[in-house]
Amino acid sequence: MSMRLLEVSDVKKQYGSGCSACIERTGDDAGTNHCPVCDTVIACANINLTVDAGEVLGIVGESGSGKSSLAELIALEKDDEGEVAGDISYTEYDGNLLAVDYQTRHELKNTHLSLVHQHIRDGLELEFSGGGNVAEKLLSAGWRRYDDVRERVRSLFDATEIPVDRMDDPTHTYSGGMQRRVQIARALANKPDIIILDEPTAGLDVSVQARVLDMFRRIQQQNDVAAIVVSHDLSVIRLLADRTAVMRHGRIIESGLTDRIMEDPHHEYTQTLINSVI
Ligand SMILES: Nc1ncnc2c1ncn2[C@@H]1O[C@H](COP(=O)(O)OP(=O)(O)OP(=O)(O)O)[C@@H](O)[C@H]1O
Repeated sequence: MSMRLLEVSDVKKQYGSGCSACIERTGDDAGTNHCPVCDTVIACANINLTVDAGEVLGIVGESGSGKSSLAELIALEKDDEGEVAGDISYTEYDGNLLAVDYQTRHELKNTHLSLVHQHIRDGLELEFSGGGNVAEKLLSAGWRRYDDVRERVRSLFDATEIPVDRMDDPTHTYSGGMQRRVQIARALANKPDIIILDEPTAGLDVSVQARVLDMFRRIQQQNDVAAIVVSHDLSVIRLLADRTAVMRHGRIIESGLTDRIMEDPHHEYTQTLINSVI
């Protein structure tokens, strides 16, 4: 049996002060994530999911359905915006991830839970070299010897199929596909247990998208690293995810094995999503 890495229980994130009607007046049945009484946005609520070692969980849904808000909570990002409730337990930490202190957050993000941001500018310093962006992650985890850092960066460039001879060039001179690969190399640098990929194909040409996804799938399987892949694009989820959760108006409306969801979607919205890509 696989080892459980992460368990998200009854998690909620809202923008606004909230009122007693928020939960009832938002979600799939209500057809909105916006409370009509107090104007609060319930970005996600009643979220329950698990991730086991080595598996890939897909989170799919239209723009605004709450995917990034959920991904950021799991990746310990952006704790300063919105109000959060619920519990996220992680096998390497004794307590609720939603309540970690600054130091622990930093350590967990460096070595255990790695986010690949949707927007390249959020994840990389474009003025730094590509190698420097990856090395920075190693230095934050305590790597000190120059030769060791260079060697590790070189092997990560190799693994993510970035030309090693571009290692010292500024990242803004890289193509979009190469920048996405640098983000992935950086995310893998300290051998995390879980990588969270937020819209991995955003801003890439279709042919580049396919190559980046293939590369990620190969690396994910070789390293046996678990992943949460967030996308509005069902074909990305179909390619990468073992299990899938479908989000709408801030709620998970359907979840299960990706093959089952593709072949026998239960929720009307999931059926529409699938029909739109066939
Ligand atoms: N800082 C904020 N203040 C107020 N509302 C916000 C804020 N950030 C996000 N929201 C709202 O929360 C809801 C969920 O947003 P989120 O970005 O998580 O959705 P998403 O599914 O990831 O969409 P996208 O794919 O477009 O990023 C949306 O209604 C969004 O407008």
